[in-house]
Amino acid sequence: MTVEAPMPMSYFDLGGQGLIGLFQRLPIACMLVHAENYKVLAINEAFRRLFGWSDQQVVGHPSAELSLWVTLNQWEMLCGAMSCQGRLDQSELELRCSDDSLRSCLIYAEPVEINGEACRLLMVHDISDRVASEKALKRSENKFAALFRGAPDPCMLFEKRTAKIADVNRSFTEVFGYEPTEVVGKTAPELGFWRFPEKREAVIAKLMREGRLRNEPIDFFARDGRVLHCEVSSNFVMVGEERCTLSTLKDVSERKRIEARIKHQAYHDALTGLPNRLLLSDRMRQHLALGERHNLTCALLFFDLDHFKRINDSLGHTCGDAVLHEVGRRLRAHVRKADTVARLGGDEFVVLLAGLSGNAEQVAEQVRRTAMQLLDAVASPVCIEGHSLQLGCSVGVALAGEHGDTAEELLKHADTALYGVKASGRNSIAFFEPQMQVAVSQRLLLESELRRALEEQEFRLFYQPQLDTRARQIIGAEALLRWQHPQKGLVGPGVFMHVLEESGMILQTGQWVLQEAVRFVAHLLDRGCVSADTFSISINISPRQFRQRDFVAQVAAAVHGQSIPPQCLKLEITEGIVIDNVDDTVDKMHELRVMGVRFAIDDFGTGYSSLSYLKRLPVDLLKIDQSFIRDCAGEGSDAEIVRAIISMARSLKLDLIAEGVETAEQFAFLQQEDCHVYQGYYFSPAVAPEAFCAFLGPLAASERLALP
Ligand SMILES: Nc1nc2c(ncn2[C@@H]2O[C@@H]3COP(=O)(O)O[C@H]4[C@@H](O)[C@H](n5cnc6c(=O)[nH]c(N)nc65)O[C@@H]4COP(=O)(O)O[C@H]3[C@H]2O)c(=O)[nH]1
Repeated sequence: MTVEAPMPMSYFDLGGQGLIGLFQRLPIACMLVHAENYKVLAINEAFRRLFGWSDQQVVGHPSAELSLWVTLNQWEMLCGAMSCQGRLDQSELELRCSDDSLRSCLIYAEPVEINGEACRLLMVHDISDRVASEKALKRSENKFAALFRGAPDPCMLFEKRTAKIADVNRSFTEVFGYEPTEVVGKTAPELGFWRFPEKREAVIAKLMREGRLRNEPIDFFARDGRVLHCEVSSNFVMVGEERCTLSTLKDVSERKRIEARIKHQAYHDALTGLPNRLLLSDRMRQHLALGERHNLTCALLFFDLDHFKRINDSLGHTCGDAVLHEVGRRLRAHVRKADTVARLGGDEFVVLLAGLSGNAEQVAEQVRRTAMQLLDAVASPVCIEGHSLQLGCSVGVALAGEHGDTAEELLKHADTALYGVKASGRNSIAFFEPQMQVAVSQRLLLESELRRALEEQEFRLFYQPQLDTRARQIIGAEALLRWQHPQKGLVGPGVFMHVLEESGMILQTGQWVLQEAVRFVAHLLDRGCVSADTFSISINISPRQFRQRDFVAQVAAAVHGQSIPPQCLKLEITEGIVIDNVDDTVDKMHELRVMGVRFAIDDFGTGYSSLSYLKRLPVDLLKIDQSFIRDCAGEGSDAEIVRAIISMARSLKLDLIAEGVETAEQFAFLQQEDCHVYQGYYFSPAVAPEAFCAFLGPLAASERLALP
């Protein structure tokens, strides 16, 4: 660009002093150019300030050559417009400053005549700030739109003015099922998707008051009618010129469902779905507090199914579970809505009767009546898996106020009362009495004494002979547990066996019995008292003991440890063990049978199903239960049962022992029915090992056998 000397100010002089002054003072940047040669005639102060160009750099130069233009096109375009229309309506372009920065400008041009010369007055309006903020706005609008559309949670945009839905995002459509066309332009009430529309006003008031909402729990209906639990966050945004409410509706239904399930699990019994101990205690506390205020009282009924263990053992856990389910259902069906039926575990149910009124006698009578109804409800026969079962139950009752003031106390006392019912025969009701506490204490004392007995090795094994009268021989003995109590003397298993089983101590005790019995056989064999071909020791195996994973290994270790022939050991199991888990039982029995150990089914005939599984089991011997032997010589049906068992054993080629033979009549009957192996007081009770050895003496045996 050739730099020429600036044009003399005479141009303006010609126009008069007032014009130049005005030109220079104009607040808008101006440039005066010649209309023909387009040389710059003058620039004003605002121009210099805006672009930083000096008079020397601009004035006198051909306009086209100014560094002001970012491209040559710009000037050519302006020129073209000016020569066409003689003027230039606003044209928006970017112009360069002396420091190389760019400014967004609107340019206008007006023809002016100065000193008779046609000129163009270019006025430049700086709109850089506006353009920058428009750009920023555009950018943020684009960003907002992108965020809105792509947000993972459902979003809605409402016009604040009209409350109409302006837009919804993709996630909204996915979760709520509405297409944008179905909702845009409608208000929320028109859409009818609030589950509780009456809450809407309060929520809007909160939004107005606080300027925003944060995780407000609101339930909506999806398009298909499903209820969606949402957490709504809202705030105000400007979208273009419009003030809007942006709401994010986070669907927390799944989380709520999981939370509800976890809460339900924490407070309910998994099998029956009834409240558990935790929820029961909570409800009791509530009722006790309410009762005080409204002069009402409540009662706690502790239920325990009689002989449930037998059902579980003989028919299996699935059947046991179904029974528990049915009992829970029946109890629930016979109490009022305000009452609570809870299951504490096992076969223990608790009913909380709430809102009772009247004097102490009236309340007690009311509770007794309800308890009787519940007892009857449980007692009506139930058919499960083809088995018709008659259930019985015992109920212990504690009345609030009279028998305790706290949930814990009432529960404890109802449990104690239940213990009282069980101790005095089952299938009835008992209210708590302070002396019942004594029985409970005794049970606890017995358990701790048994633990001590185990440690102090106070258990003994007694042996009851088993005789074959045809072979005139003692063919075995049943090992029976005794407790040599330091003060009470010899105690039989009837007193403590249930405590050993309930407490789990039977596992340790059972293992001791196994080892001790095997040691005794080894001793007898060593001393030549018995022959391995004809003699075996029977031991009772409890269900818990048999179910142990390593039961087979325990037996093997005992047999090998004493090097006895395995056939000298006979394991007595009950039908209950078998039915509880037939596959596991069959597997274990086979493993032991392969080893040489033999099996007897104890108490045969008393279980729920006797025959169906017998063929699958490697059983050697059936023991006819003593309850059938007791009356077998009489007129009743027991004789028929014994005959049936004998003929069945014969057809299945199983050995047979009649257990509990006490009288000559029983003995005669059995002999007549061709049953020749016996165990019973008629021959001998269980005796200490030394006495048994003496009994084995050939003389003693034959004398005894000669008795009948
Ligand atoms: N009325 C009468 N009873 C007779 C007669 N002959 C034998 N008995 C008794 O009948 C029971 C037979 O044992 P069980 O049926 O296996 O019944 C046993 C068995 O189920 C259990 N038991 C005993 N010892 C053990 C053991 O070491 N382990 C396990 N798991 N249970 C045992 O305790 C139950 C009772 O044992 P005991 O009191 O020793 O009672 C024994 C025995 O003394 C008789 O002629 N008349």
